[in-house]
Amino acid sequence: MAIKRRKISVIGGGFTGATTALMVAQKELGDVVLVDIPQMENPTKGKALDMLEASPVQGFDSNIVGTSSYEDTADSDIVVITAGIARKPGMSRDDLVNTNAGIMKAVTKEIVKYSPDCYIVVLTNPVDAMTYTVFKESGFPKNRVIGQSGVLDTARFRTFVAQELNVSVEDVTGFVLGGHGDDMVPLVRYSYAGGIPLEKLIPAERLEQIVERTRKGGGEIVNLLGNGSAYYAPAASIVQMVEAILKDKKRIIPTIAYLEGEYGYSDLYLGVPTIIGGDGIEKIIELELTDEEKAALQKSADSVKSVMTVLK
Ligand SMILES: NC(=O)C1=CN([C@@H]2O[C@H](COP(=O)(O)OP(=O)(O)OC[C@H]3O[C@@H](n4cnc5c(N)ncnc54)[C@H](O)[C@@H]3O)[C@@H](O)[C@H]2O)C=CC1
Ligand SMILES: O=C([O-])CC(=O)C(=O)O
Repeated sequence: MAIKRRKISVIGGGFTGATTALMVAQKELGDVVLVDIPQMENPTKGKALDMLEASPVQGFDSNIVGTSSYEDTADSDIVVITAGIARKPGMSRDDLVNTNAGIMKAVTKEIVKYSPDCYIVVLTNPVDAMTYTVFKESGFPKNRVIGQSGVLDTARFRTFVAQELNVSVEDVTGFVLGGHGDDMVPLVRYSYAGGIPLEKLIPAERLEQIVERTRKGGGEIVNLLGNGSAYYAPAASIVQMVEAILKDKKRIIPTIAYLEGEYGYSDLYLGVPTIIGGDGIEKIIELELTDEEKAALQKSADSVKSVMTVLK
């Protein structure tokens, strides 16, 4: 039997969606379908065609189409949701909850109808609550509905640490627990540069400043852009998750996962370290936390829960 190319659909053809589509195609992870609302059909087709015309120059053979019809997404292996509104300066991610929850429900119905076996990766904010909404609406098992925040938050932390030490970003590891908000919990104790604990390389006070900048990393970009939020690093983060699933890489990355008792929480989507492979979230890794870390995680989980009460 002939081997078929993978199919990745990206719902929402705005800044994050279009950038994700291009990066997925550039890595030849599969063919890409970029979907937006009917009023945006022509611009979406235009973006897709423009990307496709970059393929001979860059030498990638992924097809990219723009559409407003979900029929074109049929039998996708992975569907990425970026549809919805983004925040502007002065807003919090939680201000987006009502509008974006409605959009999540509508797009999830269509995704499930045409790709009942797909894996869904959610980006739309407030992403912990939106991932929960998609999970409930889809009826999919928990391993097939995954939210993105930890790859991005960790990437920001790694960027700032690499700048501070003037070393390669590749040598800096870290990870961030909790919800994708200003209460997220960058775990300094589990972060390293070249295998050396960061606490041995950077004074505690300076590390705390880096943690604080990481927590507010999304807002820093929102304030600089003036009319929208980050999209290059968010798209790169989504692509890492898509690649981990399609190549069954079994990467240990922080993702937003459905908790059933892990870390003491239940019926909640929250950022935790996970193993991501060919079956989506294959495992949640539970770590021992100090009392201080537990309290920080509790604060972050409480913020996510308070957004969820609006939905319930
Ligand atoms: N989880 C994370 O780490 C991050 C989350 N985000 C979130 O991702 C979302 C998208 O951000 P951007 O791409 O910058 O926004 P954008 O405004 O550039 O694009 C959103 C697109 O969604 C489309 N859309 C709206 N309703 C739709 C529907 N029912 N079906 C299909 N498409 C629909 C819009 O027409 C628009 O083209 C926002 O909610 C933003 O806050 C952004 C960056 C990081
Ligand atoms: O800040 C925002 O609204 C977008 C986002 O989630 C991020 O860049 O971390």
